[in-house]
Amino acid sequence: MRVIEPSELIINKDGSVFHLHMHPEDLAKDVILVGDPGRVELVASYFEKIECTRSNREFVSTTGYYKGKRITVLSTGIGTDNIDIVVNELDALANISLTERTVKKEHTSLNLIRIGTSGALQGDIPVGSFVLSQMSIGFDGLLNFYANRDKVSDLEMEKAFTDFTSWNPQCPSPYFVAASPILCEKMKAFTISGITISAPGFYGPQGRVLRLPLADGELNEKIESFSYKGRKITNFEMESSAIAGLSLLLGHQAVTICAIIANRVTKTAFDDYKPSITKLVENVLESIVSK
Ligand SMILES: O=P(O)(O)O[C@H]1O[C@H](CO)[C@@H](O)[C@H]1O
Ligand SMILES: O=c1cc[nH]c(=O)[nH]1
Repeated sequence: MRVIEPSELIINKDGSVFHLHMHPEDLAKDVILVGDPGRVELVASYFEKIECTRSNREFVSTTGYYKGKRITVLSTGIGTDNIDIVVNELDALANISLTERTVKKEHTSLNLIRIGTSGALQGDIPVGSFVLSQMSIGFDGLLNFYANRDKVSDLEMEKAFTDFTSWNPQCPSPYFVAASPILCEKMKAFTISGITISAPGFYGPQGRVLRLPLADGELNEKIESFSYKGRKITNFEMESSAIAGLSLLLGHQAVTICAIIANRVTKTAFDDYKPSITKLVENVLESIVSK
């Protein structure tokens, strides 16, 4: 059996995993992922009992109980590079013995539910709505570094999209990954089902122009008009592709739900999105405990 070397899986002196500073016993099977570390406290404020809080860099976590259900809430910071760290370390906490450095015989599947913020790409998705990423398109390239990427990406949709947009070969090859149907079903009552692009940046990679012109100034219009099997791309954010893709490869259930805080077509935005995120947190917590 392979023993995973100290350089490949770094364990801190206190036995916690390198970036998350969590111990295996800190982790619940239901995990809420949020971008903003400040959102951890918001989610945890609904817990009737708190077990532990850990913190290192942007990775803040609290494990507690909501209506009797054990839940971990963890902040990821921004971007799919952080998601590579978060999902691999969560999987290590669940599926690798940190003391023996071997993969456990029994696999534990986690439920990873991201609560984020996002910009809508269709005029009929208003600011304040909640979009569930039934499919995520990774503009970030992260999954391309892993074996079996083609087994979890929808290659037919990938081809239709890259042909339609005349995809710039200087950009990472996009991947197309689905959320967990079980979690989509649980969250469908309060969400709009959508197709989400995870971009490797907030400005240029999402077609925003401040002072720098874009390599392809028409890409957002192409994205907005692209249609596949009658479905349109709905929104931009920065993490869902890697969460869905790594979860498919590692055997976890994952879904992303975002509060729409800006609409790129109608050019509108919230100046205070906290009430909307608070409502989304309440809806997600309720759907986790519902049968
Ligand atoms: O509000 P969060 O969860 O951070 O999500 C969105 O907001 C950040 C950009 O402002 C990116 O992380 C994007 O995905
Ligand atoms: O437009 C937006 C809004 C929030 N988060 C993003 O990544 N894009």
